[in-house]
Amino acid sequence: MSALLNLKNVHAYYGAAHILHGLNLHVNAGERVALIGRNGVGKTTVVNTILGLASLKAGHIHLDKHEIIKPRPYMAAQHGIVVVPQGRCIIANLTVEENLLLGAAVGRKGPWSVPEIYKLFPILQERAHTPGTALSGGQQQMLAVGRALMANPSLILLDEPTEGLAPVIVDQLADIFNRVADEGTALLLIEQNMSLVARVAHRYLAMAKGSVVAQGVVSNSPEGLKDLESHVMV
Ligand SMILES: Nc1ncnc2c1ncn2[C@@H]1O[C@H](COP(=O)(O)OP(=O)(O)OP(=O)(O)O)[C@@H](O)[C@H]1O
Repeated sequence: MSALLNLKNVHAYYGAAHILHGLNLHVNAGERVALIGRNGVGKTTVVNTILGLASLKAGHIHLDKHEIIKPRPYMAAQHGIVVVPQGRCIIANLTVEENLLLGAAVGRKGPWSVPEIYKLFPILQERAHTPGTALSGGQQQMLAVGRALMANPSLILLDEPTEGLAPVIVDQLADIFNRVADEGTALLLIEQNMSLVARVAHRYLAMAKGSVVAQGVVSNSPEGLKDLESHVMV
């Protein structure tokens, strides 16, 4: 099977700071993969390298079979890979609906449209004409996920989507991620909440010091959770 996303021996930098050290990672169609690791190991830098926001100095990045020599922010979406960024990046002076429509700008055909997003997140319909940043944190995260779906992606990269959210919202988001994955969209979930990882992901990759140092199958058993926790504990 060919991967939707494939990083081979990637070295990436911010200026002179060498952050990713020979990182290997792939996500196949329909897979649910978690990328875990302690703060500062380089998880967000993986996303930033794919988007061209950290500089790729060696190695190879393939997006849906196409090698990307010089990554740029718009390229991933053109290949069906969309990012839900850490901090959500909701545009303050656009309404909820306008934020959603931004996600469709890439023009990919597929099942997701504004009415479908409103079925998934009824609260977004209720607040359709409210400025995006007037929503609560949980609602803004729903908007960020909805905006990503509007691009009709084959893979969504979720960077710490539940950071700072109440447990009840985390539960709702876990259900949504599972529904989206059940419909065939692959997920790469960067997350610090291992019980969420265990509920959503089937495979995990653990990072330390800028590379993947362990990987395995996710198990929701107490032993499985302990194994996951061992990769994020300080
Ligand atoms: N723009 C930047 N310029 C220079 N160094 C940076 C920049 N962004 C991040 N770093 C550094 O790169 C390293 C990896 O950061 P990164 O954000 O990728 O880690 P992370 O695993 O996502 O951590 P967290 O869970 O805290 O988000 C850290 O040492 C961080 O301080």
